[in-house]
Amino acid sequence: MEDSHSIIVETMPSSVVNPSPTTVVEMLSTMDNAHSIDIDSASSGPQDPSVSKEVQNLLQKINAGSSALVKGSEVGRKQLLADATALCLTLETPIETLLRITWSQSTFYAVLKIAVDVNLFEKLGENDSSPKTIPQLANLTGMSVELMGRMMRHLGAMGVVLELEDGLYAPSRLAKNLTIPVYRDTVVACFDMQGPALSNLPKYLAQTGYRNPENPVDGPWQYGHKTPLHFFDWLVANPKTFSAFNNHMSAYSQGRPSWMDPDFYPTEERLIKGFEAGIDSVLLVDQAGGLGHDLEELCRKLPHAPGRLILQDQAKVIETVKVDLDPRITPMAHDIFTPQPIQGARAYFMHSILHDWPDEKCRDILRHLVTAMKPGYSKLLINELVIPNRGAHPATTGLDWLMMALMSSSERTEKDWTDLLQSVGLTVVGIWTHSPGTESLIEAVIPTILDDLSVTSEPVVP
Ligand SMILES: C[S@@+](CC[C@H](N)C(=O)[O-])C[C@H]1O[C@@H](n2cnc3c(N)ncnc32)[C@H](O)[C@@H]1O
Repeated sequence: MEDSHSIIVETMPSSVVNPSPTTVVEMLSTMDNAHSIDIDSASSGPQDPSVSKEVQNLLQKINAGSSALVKGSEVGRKQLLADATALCLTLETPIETLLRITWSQSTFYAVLKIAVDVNLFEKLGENDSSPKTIPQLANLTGMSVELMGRMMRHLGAMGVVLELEDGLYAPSRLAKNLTIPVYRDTVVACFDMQGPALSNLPKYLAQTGYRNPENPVDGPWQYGHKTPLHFFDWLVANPKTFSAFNNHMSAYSQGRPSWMDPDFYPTEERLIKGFEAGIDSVLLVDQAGGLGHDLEELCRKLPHAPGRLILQDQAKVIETVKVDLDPRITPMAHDIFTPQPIQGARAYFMHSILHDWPDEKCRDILRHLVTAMKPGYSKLLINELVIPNRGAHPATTGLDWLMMALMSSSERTEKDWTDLLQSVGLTVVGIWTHSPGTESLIEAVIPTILDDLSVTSEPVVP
């Protein structure tokens, strides 16, 4: 382990590494913080007996858990990933962790966005992904050779491209996926939306006395982006980012367990059974359903499901819905803050909608649905994250902070959900959760004496 002084000197500019006698005095007087930390102990690594024991424990857990992959268990895979991440953190020294966050990852995000902007991954994939040199890639993308070299070295260091011998590069699995529009647009949309909002968030919170942001039209988003517009109105005014955002929303669920999977929410028993068939009967209204990917999935996974399916969203989104949607799906422009035109459907579904809005706005949205719901028949299905009080997944807590930065809203705990729904006269019948870090399915109804409210909120874990 390096000693504390060598660590400090390594991070100093060269003028300070060989200081004159006066600068040494000045330097020491400004180094109070560094001296007050016992860097030797703070930097302890795997050689430290307690750390080494932790590493051994984690390695054992990883070994034991690896059979989960063979069995194809999603919960097991998630646990393996959590243990492997914990192993990396345990192996890293504090400064390695900090440099990873502040140097490697912060720049990686920008470099990834630049790579997507110049279509690097499409170019890497040309000619059956045959390995390519830096000058070739520079030529294909219009970048200078020097800049391309710096970009490929960082992407190689971060594992996004494969560095072969003789200065040749090939795409990794992620690089190949980054040629798929919904994945590449995840980088585009998130970078453009998050950048100004997140980088100004510390300043915003300091200036507002560290209050929880709750105003969606005067919050961190408006402060960071220097705009009076709500996040969604800003998107409508910025069509390129809006289109990328819609693609990002389609990508968001890729490869994740879905509420309509057989081992998640019992659709047959709780949604389809009891459906009242009629000429125009609606099985499910997907309110603010984006481009309709959830309903298309439902058509694929539940081909025998009866009734009509209604896809609603803002007019601007509905205009861009593809024409060859499944014929059972009817697209319809609808503003969630106005009365719901479809009355008495079997279910009203919302995926990642209520987390966009603070409680007061959610109550406005929910009241319109309660008015449309038929007591004893209609169900409200909410597909959202439910944050556990302890052991929350970092994707969940990270999204909670993003919701704050973008919309002054939040992810919710089980109690938050129950309280919110109760406040508009709805009762939570059950909460189904598949695996950590993924969205749950919350079922709520207008309570009647005939309802079976006996379903518990025990997670259904395969
Ligand atoms: C986070 S996205 C979720 C989309 C979709 N449910 C999904 O899970 O992919 C939020 C959606 O709310 C829609 N939206 C925002 N404000 C709306 C409004 N006032 N009325 C209807 N839809 C709205 C947006 O256009 C966007 O499609």
